[in-house]
Amino acid sequence: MSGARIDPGLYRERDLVSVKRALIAVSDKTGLVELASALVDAGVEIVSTGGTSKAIADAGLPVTQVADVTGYPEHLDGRVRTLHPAVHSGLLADLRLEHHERELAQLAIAPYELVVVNLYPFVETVASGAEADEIVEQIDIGGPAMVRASAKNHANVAVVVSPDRYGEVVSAVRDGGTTLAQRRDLAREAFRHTATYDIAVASWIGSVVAPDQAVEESPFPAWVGAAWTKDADLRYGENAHQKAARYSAVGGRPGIAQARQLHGKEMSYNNYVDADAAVRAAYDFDAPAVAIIKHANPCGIAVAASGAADPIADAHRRAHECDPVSAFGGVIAANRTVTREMAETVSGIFTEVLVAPGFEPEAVEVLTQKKNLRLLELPAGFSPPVTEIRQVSGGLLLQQADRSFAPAADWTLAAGDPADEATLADLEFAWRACRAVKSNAILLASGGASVGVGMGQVNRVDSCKLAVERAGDRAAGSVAASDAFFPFADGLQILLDAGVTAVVQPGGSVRDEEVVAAAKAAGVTMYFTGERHFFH
Ligand SMILES: NC(=O)c1ncn([C@@H]2O[C@H](COP(=O)(O)O)[C@@H](O)[C@H]2O)c1NC=O
Repeated sequence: MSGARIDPGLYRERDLVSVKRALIAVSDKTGLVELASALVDAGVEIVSTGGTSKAIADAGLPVTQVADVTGYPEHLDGRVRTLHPAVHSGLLADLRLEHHERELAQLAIAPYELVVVNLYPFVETVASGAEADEIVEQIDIGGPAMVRASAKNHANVAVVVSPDRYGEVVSAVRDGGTTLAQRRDLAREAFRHTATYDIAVASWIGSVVAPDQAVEESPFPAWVGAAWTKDADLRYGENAHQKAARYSAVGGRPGIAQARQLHGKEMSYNNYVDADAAVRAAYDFDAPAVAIIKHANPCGIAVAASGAADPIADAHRRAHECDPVSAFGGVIAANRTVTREMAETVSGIFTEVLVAPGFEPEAVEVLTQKKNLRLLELPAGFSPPVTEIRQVSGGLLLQQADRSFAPAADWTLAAGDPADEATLADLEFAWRACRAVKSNAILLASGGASVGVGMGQVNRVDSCKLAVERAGDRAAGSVAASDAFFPFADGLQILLDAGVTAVVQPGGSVRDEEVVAAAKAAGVTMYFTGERHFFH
């Protein structure tokens, strides 16, 4: 049977609802006694569950046990307490309808005008590492049932799911009752609350208790639920005519969306996109590293030279040297605390955003003098996401983040002599750095720093030309990384002609033989990694 069809003419108008009876059942007892005391002062009768009623009674306030309303003791270890018509009919009766009023009176059930419920701490229990049976006991059943019932019946009942709203509700009760607008507002919050709660439960069941069959072959479940809450409207989106906002994933790992802004103008949509790309690039390295991003692509990326007195300042200086022209107005990410020395260099360069896990106080002092620079501090314990989500029309794509990395020891020498230690280190650096570059990516590096980057071209030849052009004189003697194989020898030839001494690439082209022959003819070392690092 679906919901009944009720003649619209039967509904009587109801705006202000004065509160005579409240049902309170809360796990989080923050502000409970103050709320109960204010309600009692306003002449409201309180009905409540075990622990909640005890807290109210302990404060010397009158309270009716829910068991006295239902005529049943709370039983099955509290699994059944409020799940009873004596409670739910009082929540669901639509008193705009005469026949509901009549039926309720016939059943001698009193209605509630206010319901205050917050749910068992399910998410917190999962996070504590508790055993499955303990977690299952924290799946609240009676609470969501009451919240949903009262939220459905917002024409008559005000439902409160957060202590943040107690003050406002108490004022309404004192002022004669809740308005329909208030009850609608509370109902919206209530349904979001139970929906978010159920997403957490469904995600846990689907990943821990009963993973989908397909999970044996795929790490991705057959159903994905997520909730996001709005943190802020942004001034505009990618362009001034597009509206935009920033959201946080409920229960998600903290990231750039939760970064604390220490200084500067409001972060824009593009600032966030670029800061995310910059952090992704810098955090791909264990060594102190800095990435400078423009339009989601690195125009400089470097690790600190070994033995550098101030490693992060050194990494920044060397990243900046890669392409100082493009670094103008860039977004910089460091994977270490920003030092005063780095701050002093950055303050001499027009920079949109500097994001880092921390800032020395002296660095903040220096950088806050730059009016237009935004300083972002990553949340404590930040680590890059392990799963990436991309919207496509009609759905989304999920993939594991590109975190795997074949070290040089696993590469195959395809041409030339084995590289010496320093060259191999540069090749490893270039190979890692090039996966921060949008495909087709060619990255030339020297001494742990990029010296020329060719990005986002629709053929590899153009990326090679761009990388060589950007590197200028520095191309000669540098090493090169290509995010995917060379389909022909033409792109590689551009690098060889520019004086590149060693190349790393996945290999696997049908014309590998031609490509290898070109490297051999130039006396250049070339390694195959066997893995590709496209980035779109
Ligand atoms: N079983 C029930 O009928 C039931 N009714 C209310 N609860 C929950 O019990 C909690 C309050 O319990 P107490 O007052 O004992 O601290 C609330 O989080 C409420 O959502 C229930 N618990 C779980 O399902």
